[in-house]
Amino acid sequence: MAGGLESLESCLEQHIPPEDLAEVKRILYGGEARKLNLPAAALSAAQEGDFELQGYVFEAAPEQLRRPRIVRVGLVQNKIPLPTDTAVAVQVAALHRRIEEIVEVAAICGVNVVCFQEAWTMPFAFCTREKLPWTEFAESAEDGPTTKFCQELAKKYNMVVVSPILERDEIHGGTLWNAAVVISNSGAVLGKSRKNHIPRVGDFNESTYYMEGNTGHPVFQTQFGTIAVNICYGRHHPLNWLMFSMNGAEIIFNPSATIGTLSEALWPIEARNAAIANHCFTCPINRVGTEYYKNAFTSGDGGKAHHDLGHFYGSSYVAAPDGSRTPGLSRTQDGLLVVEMDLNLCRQVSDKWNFKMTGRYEMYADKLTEAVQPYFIPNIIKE
Ligand SMILES: NC(=O)NCCC(=O)O
Repeated sequence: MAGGLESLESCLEQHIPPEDLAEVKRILYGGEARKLNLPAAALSAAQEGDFELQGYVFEAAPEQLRRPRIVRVGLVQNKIPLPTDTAVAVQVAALHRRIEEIVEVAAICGVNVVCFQEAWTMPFAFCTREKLPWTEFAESAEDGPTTKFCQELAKKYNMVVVSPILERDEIHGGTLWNAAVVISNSGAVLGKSRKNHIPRVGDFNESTYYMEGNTGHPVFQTQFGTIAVNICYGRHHPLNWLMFSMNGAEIIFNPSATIGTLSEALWPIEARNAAIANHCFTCPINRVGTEYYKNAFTSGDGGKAHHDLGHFYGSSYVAAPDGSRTPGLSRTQDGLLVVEMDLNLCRQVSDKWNFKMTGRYEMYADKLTEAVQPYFIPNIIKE
């Protein structure tokens, strides 16, 4: 399925009567997101570079004892620039160039923390179940070429860089992981967060390639706030979001690769719900476009062999703890979403709704410990 609709928001803008639009947005999005004034140089560079650039602001109420804690995040969604059968090193280099171009614009927009899409240095080839050449895209999280490239960007632009890659862990027998490397604005590698939940749905055959992550729910203290990375399919697991939040994450990125026929109806709900439930900001990012593979593959469902996984629908957005959200980026184009947020909003919403305070976590911890035992007896009351 091709991209079709440019974005849900552009469709609403076009078809909802102007007198109803503000109320529709209030109900659907928690209000009209305030637009961020972006520098003219950034807007023209984005146009020249053929990617969408949007900016929004989330404000918090002024407080007496705390100063505003303003941070700007950048979410990048992009197509693969070259065909999937181009030489591995050439594909990686082209992706580096594309991201460099977009990050340069993010820097002009004053972005403090940038995050790229899941496995951004490669096509999302796990649908094929072929090992070569796809495993050749894997790199060391600590000192692989992509991490070195991101370290240069981080230092040059004083920006924290979240770089989700296919990781090869040489210390543990060359094991592959789906990991996000977090690079401080100083250029130092702060650490990595590995994908906890691996999909076994449709053509997302990722368990053929790498294991369930073993890094838990790390939160990274950066100069701009505490951040965490919940990689793609972890989006469907409320406890995964919860644990990042338990460890103190104020912003949780969700770099993803997902397609319209499978998940597009879930996309606007899950990360937004996580922002509400955990009193934090969430930033889901999806890749965009359709990626074609020379060798056809089947889905194991009796259907015909095919050459693509489906259309990655982009639509990256940011959700705030008060339940409001930005419009999504395009469903069909590369894009950079710049969002300014006051992190004081997290505690302000927590004090208002008290989900953390009323969470009764000790009750659930006890009951979940019972429920995962092999001989657990469910509490069903019968006549
Ligand atoms: N990359 C990935 O985990 N995709 C699975 C599909 C989804 O979570 O929507």
